[in-house]
Amino acid sequence: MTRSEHIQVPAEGQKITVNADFSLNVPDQPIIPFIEGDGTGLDITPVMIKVVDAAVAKAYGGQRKIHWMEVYAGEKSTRVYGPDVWLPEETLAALKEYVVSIKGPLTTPVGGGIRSLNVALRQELDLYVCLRPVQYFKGVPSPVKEPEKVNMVIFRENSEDIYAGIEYEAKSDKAKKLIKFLIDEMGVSKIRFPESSGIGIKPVSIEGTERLVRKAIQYAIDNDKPNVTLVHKGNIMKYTEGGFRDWGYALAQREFGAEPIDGGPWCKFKNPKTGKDIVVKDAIADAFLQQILLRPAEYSVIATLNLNGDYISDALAAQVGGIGIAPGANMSDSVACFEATHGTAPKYAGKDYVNPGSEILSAEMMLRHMGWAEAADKIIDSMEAAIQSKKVTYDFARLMDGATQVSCSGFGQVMIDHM
Ligand SMILES: NC(=O)C1=CN([C@@H]2O[C@H](COP(=O)(O)OP(=O)(O)OC[C@H]3O[C@@H](n4cnc5c(N)ncnc54)[C@H](OP(=O)(O)O)[C@@H]3O)[C@@H](O)[C@H]2O)C=CC1
Ligand SMILES: O=C(O)CCC(=O)C(=O)O
Ligand SMILES: [Mg+2]
Repeated sequence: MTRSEHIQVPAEGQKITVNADFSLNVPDQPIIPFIEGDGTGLDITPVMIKVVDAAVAKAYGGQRKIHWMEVYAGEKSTRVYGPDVWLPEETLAALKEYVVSIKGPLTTPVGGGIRSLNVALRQELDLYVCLRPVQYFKGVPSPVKEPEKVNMVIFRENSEDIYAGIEYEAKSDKAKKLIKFLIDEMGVSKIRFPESSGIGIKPVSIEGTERLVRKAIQYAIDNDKPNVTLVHKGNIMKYTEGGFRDWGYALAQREFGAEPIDGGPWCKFKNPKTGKDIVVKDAIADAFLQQILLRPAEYSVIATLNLNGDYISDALAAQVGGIGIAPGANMSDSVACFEATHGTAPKYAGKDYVNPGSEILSAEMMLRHMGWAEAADKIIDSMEAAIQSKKVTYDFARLMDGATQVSCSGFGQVMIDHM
């Protein structure tokens, strides 16, 4: 980095770089930026780093090593940079320049206050895919009878929808102006209480939909998945969520050669790598939420809009034992920032209590993305072994017979002991 105000660039280590075809050049000693996160970020991030360092050391015997570089966002940023600096420019610049990074959760107040820093970061870096795999680990207590049938990968559109933040407070001048425009100029007559409505706008584009659905279908091809489901509420929101569905199907036909099944709209094509059928189908979001409980085995790759993806992520995570082990990644074609599905769980902050599993598994995704599969495998194997040993954090312990409850850092140590 050319200049930095508060970021200490490690004395050793090199940057990961990106080739023209978006493949990565990963040095043996990469510098990886991390954001500690608010709330329980304080607890889980140091544990994640310790577990990852142990996995890398075990896998490569000192030949490879990550040099961690702390960058700031959220409450810690306001302490380091000043009271109003929540997401410093140099943090965004570092996440872009160093290509691969990981972050803890960041708090967003409900109602007033700052807008989401998580969303801002995704939008600023155009990390348009939110990738959240949901799979079952043997031995994890689950509220459903057959959690092993859940094996889905969510592709959540991460750059538009109501997360664009175009909304105006009830009775503000801007809300009044927009509502007046809608009534006077657009012939809108169905705003039930125009004098006291807050109002929001939901942009959903062809480009935004296509780039997300393209990634989801390509993932199904590369990972030998049987189907891709477009999840939407297009019966009600015809030109946004309905558009998402129609543009998704059109892309599957135009770019992947999918042919309609029985006159459509479902369609299918042969996976060019395996010769097997990949079915592209759709589901309306409310029905989908009951289908994933009742018939989870029928769904593998999910492509959906931003808000639906947010809801679906937590709901599916619960089916395999909760958001204590729900990892994720925010990705553009070149830059990736990994993060857990859960938030800052403020009531547990600083208590060394919560499950660090989601952030550790996010790091596992990061290692695999870097091509460090041996270290990633060590994390999966030791996570499985730790769960089998029944030495687990409170979230699993409260549902598991014969479990020994351990702390957040204690669980990290159990994983390391099993490497
Ligand atoms: N990407 C991000 O940075 C995200 C940030 N947020 C933000 O986080 C803040 C808090 O949000 P909230 O709605 O409470 O959601 P959280 O995900 O923070 O917490 C909800 C519940 O999930 C469980 N949980 C969360 N983290 C863990 C963990 N590591 N291990 C085990 N269980 C866990 C706890 O359940 P129990 O009570 O049963 O123990 C917790 O009470 C908000 O400001 C929100 O905007 C939210 C989501 C993502
Ligand atoms: O930005 C936030 O505070 C919440 C984000 C969120 O819930 C998510 O990305 O899953
Ligand atoms: Mg969420």
